[in-house]
Amino acid sequence: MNSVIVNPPTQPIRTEIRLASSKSESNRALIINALTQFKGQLENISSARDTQTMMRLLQSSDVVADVLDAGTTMRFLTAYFAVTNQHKTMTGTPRMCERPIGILVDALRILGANITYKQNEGYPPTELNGFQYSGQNHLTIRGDVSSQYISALLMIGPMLPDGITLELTGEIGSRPYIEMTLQQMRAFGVTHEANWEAKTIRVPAQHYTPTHYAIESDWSGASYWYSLVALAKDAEVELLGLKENSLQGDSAIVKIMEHMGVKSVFTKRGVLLTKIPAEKAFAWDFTDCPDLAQTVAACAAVAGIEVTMTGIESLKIKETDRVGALQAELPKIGGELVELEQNTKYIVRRKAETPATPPSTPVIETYDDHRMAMAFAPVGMVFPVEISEPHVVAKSYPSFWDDLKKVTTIA
Ligand SMILES: O=C(O)C1=C[C@@H](OP(=O)(O)O)[C@@H](O)[C@H](O)C1
Ligand SMILES: C=C(OP(=O)(O)O)C(=O)O
Repeated sequence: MNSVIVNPPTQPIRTEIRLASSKSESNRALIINALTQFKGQLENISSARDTQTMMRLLQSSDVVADVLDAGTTMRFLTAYFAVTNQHKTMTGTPRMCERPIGILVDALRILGANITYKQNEGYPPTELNGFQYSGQNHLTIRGDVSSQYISALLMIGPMLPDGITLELTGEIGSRPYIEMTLQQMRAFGVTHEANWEAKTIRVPAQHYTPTHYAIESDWSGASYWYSLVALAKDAEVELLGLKENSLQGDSAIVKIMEHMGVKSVFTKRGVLLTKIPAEKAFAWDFTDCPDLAQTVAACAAVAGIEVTMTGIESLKIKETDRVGALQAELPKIGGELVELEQNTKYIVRRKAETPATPPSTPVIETYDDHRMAMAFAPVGMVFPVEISEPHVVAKSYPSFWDDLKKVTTIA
């Protein structure tokens, strides 16, 4: 199907949703478990394409490892294959080959990896040609481009003869993802010392202990249901499998949505979302939770809430340039994303004198980005919205449309 139309519900929404499990937690658990010689037991592994790709590539003896569009799979496997001395060509979609990897490759080279670029310096595809430990394990690495490089290095750290010490420079983006990595490593028996003031993390040489590890549901996927409850006239949704004390930084959606009209009550099974009055304006720093920015932007544009957004610098190097994509698509639903300070501060709002409902059904382009599709789908709670290339959701939340069909009609 080339597009779907999400229509406003004709009845109050009362439902429970068993969310997909977290691809971020799954992909870490898979790498760590591989480093136990696959001796642990992983429960609730994600059906997300990014995770299925990781599983397939960990089991494959092919020389070419094609990660498709999965950032974590590319970054984590590059480090894993490098230190386990596997000769591989790492490649992905054309967009993946535009997403930088030089910071990670430079770090792995210092450790002793022989890596070459097959096309453009600093970008996939790369060729991994073996590993000979250099004796150098103290690395200085930028923290303000992608936390995935840091997570990738931390996970392989205990396998190195002297462990690893990372000194991070610049503002640390997506820090909860680094902490998620460290916590999952700890669940597999590996200790670390992190000093966040000094921005250093040390992982001594040690062995992972095979473990039974259960993966939580996906808070990034939960965010679309928050937006849906915020925008629907009458809705109560229980999201199953989420925990109040999550490893996932995207659980920040609980606090964000308190401003946007959704109350969260944690239950034994997950979290129950109900409607509360929304605020007119608020500000949020997305440095810790960049994947929530699109959800909030689309919701705010329709709800008429002004959100001042900072910390969205990294959006430009994700599945698409997400800032550009939002600026192109929000006007179709009556919103706008305006840059207030170059690349650092934006405001998302409803455009002045915009009718509540557009004259015809807006068609939202998704730019091969699952989050563009899922962030704009809840707009259908207010007026019909057409989402192009709906299959993009498979990257992180393959059952998204089936779940949405439980609350409204999708044509
Ligand atoms: O480590 C992870 O699982 C992720 C880290 C974040 O990327 P950056 O660190 O590049 O911001 C996030 O956007 C991505 O969806 C998943
Ligand atoms: C940015 C994302 O993923 P990745 O970087 O792993 O491709 C995402 O899922 O929004």
